[in-house]
Amino acid sequence: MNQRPTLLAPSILSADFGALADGIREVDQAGADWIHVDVMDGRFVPNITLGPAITAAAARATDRPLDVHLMIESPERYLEAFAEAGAAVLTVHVETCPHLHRTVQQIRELGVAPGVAINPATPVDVLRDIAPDLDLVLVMSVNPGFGGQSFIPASLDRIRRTRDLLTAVGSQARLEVDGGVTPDNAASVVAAGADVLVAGSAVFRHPEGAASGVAALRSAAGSPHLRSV
Ligand SMILES: O=C(CO)[C@H](O)[C@H](O)COP(=O)(O)O
Ligand SMILES: [Fe+2]
Repeated sequence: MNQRPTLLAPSILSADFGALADGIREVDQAGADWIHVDVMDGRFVPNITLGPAITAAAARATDRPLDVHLMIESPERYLEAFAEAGAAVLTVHVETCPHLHRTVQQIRELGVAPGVAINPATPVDVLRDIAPDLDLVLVMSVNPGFGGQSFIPASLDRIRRTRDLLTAVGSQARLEVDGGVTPDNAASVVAAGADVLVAGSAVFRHPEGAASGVAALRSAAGSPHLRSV
């Protein structure tokens, strides 16, 4: 069982890009632990979002760690640019990396924490040999590409099996869950073994504002406001 405090990482994918710095400052002040930055290329996923320049702008708005989720083909071409932009965590998808070990090493050599993400249909066991080299594994609980999708129920079992795998190989990597996380399912996601929750629409589309979204998730996840990293 995971004993670490659960971190909350609001995804700016659902923020108002016209007032991005304000949105980031709001969730920062509300107690967000990390800021999750979704990078999409229109190839690996159907949507196109943002690149290093907007990531650097996000970094100027907060001193919270930037958790950069690369949903792009050939991510090794852009690691340096995102490291320079201020990424604290760089997560690549296993489905985009034929030379995953090399890519993870490149991230580490840039002084950034490496993460690896898996899509909902990718077998959890693909993480087994790389997990000891990682600071983060990301289990997608929707098919990547868009915010506002519904949590895929089978993800809970995948989170449990990923937690078991991390324990079995002695990895200290955090287990992040991304996609459709809401106050209704946050406690189950944490109970299954997650220790980082990403949430876009549940935070930035909360009817009473993003700060209320952070508070609702924090309360549902059973994690008091702890600035633990
Ligand atoms: O990586 C992502 C989508 O590919 C996003 O981080 C994720 O979807 C967050 O948005 P929401 O909480 O609205 O599902
Ligand atoms: Fe994401």
